[in-house]
Amino acid sequence: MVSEQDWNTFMETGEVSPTIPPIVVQSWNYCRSIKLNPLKGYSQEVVTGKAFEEIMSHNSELLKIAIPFVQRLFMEMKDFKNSSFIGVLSDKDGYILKTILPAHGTDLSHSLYYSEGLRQTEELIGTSAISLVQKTLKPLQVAGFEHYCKIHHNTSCSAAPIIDASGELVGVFSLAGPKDKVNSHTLGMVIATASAISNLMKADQANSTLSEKTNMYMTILDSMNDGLIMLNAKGIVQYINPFGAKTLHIDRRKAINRPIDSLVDFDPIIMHALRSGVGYTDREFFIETKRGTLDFVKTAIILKDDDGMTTGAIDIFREIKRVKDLINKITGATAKFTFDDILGNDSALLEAIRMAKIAANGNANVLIQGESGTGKELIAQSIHQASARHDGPFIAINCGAIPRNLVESELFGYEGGAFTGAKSNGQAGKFELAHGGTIFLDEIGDMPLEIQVQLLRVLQEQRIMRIGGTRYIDIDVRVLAATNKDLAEGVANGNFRADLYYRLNVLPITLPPLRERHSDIVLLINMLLENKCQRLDIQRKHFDQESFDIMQKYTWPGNIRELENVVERMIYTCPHEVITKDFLPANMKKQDTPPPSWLGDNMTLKEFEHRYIMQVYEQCDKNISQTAKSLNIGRNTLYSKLKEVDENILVENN
Ligand SMILES: Nc1ncnc2c1ncn2[C@@H]1O[C@H](COP(=O)(O)OP(=O)(O)OP(=O)(O)O)[C@@H](O)[C@H]1O
Repeated sequence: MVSEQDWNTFMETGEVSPTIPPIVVQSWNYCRSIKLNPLKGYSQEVVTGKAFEEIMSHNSELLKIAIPFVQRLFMEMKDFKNSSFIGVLSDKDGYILKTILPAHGTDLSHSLYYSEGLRQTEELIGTSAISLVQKTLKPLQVAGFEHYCKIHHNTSCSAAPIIDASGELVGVFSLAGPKDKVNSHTLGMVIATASAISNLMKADQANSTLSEKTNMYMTILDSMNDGLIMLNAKGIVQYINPFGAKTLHIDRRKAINRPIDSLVDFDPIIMHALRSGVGYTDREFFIETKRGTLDFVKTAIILKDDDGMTTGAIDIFREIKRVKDLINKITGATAKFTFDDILGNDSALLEAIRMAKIAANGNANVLIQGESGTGKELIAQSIHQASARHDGPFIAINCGAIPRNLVESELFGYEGGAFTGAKSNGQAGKFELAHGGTIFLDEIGDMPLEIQVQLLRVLQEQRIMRIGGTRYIDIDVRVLAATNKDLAEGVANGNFRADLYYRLNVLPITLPPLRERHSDIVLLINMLLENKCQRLDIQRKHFDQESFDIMQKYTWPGNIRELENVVERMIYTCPHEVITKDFLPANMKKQDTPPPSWLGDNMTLKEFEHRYIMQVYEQCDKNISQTAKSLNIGRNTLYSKLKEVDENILVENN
């Protein structure tokens, strides 16, 4: 116990008796070092009005938990009910937030020293239980003359820190009373109370973190575009998200706590997974219901406890239509060209466009014929875009480019494990993916005969069965076919089925080759130059007249695709604004070489040979070795051939 004498000696001389606890000595020395007046009063440190309201609101969490707890303590515990102690709750900065008086009140003059709004720190009021707890974060008691300021010499105070979930000091709880009433039991009560408040705060913080997280997860689940149901081990619905409820026509509010099989009019597949304890991922299911067939891609997650016992299941399902739309979106199964993209004024082309526009207005099958690169796919895309199906997918498939043994599965799909190499989940075919839209069967002439039979059946019945499947899938698909072969000839020699040919050839469209569209060549070249230079953001280039002439005379076996390539290549390879014939591909220039003047209509082969040999002989300056080399014949052969032309020729030369 520190005596008045101890205090006086320290204040006068700075000396301390060995009986004074070290923490008190440390604090006194500090107060002395900052020149704190031990005789000072209080009034100037009290915060009131708005400033105090702000402090209170900063500490609302602490107050919400601590006040009811401390009040109950004072009401229910005999020791406090009838004591002359007051409870003091202060924040981490030492501001007294709340004082709680015993039921019968107290005449303690010291209650003034614990007024709400007063700040207790070592710098302001010297050594005290509250100020030392702030500093040490440890529970402690300061009694009578241990206080640095005289004003506290009649009081004793026990205080303990209130710590939050992150280990930070949030406040101090203390009991203050007359100095002669102090005992270790009081400190024990204070420690127990502060630690109970700390625990409540931690639990409250954990709860609010948990409920924040739960809210976040619920918002995610509620806003998902996939159906999701959570079941307990007995198949009772614990949660169903709005999308799932809508898809299955379930009233979401009434679904909770009811068995899933009482909510739907079909045998819920998830129950099989729940019973077997085995889940699956992205498996396709066709579920027969009273409202029709539901096509789903489903995932089942089985929930298990630490002992491996099934505790529930999560059922996630997505309509196959959405999956297919997504596939089409990602793989770019959409048409981008329209009739506006088709360039040319050639009468045969305009007739083809006229027929295509008629086709776009109906739903009939169309056969588009034309050489490679004449724009068959361009026409097909334009028909789709101008048709009522333009919002649906446009799926193009090149029948000639798929290995023979895969054509069927590509077109019609397969069920899981239907053949070696098949994926275990099965796969939808192009016809299914094209549902609601258009399928473009390019190179139809290359389709194997056995698949032609199946295609004919699909066209007639508008439904498909996957390889290895047992059920028909209705499809609403418009077929546009194209070929660069003469299909009628294919029918005649047995390579193409006549019945399929007539089914497809309801509306025939024939595209003219570019070599027959002389007037369009210049127009196309100019348009392509314009577009490509613009796209590359370079200065517009031009062909000179000579190269134009060569291009117009060229036969364009690759049609417009070849023309596009040539123009693009010229733009890249010719550094000048005007593109001359030097930059044209060699094969085009060769074709441009004029026929020799000596070439006559009724020439015999012998005459042609003589003329040709003479031409090369002249070009090689009558040099025998060079001429023989150019003609790729031996010197002797050349001699005899030249002699045939003129007996004296060599004499003349030698
Ligand atoms: N009339 C046209 N106007 C503008 N561009 C065209 C025209 N016709 C074809 N094209 C272009 O030529 C290229 C080849 O066209 P497309 O692929 O439609 O030909 P295709 O006849 O289907 O060829 P293939 O038989 O080899 O598949 C494409 O880039 C296309 O945009």
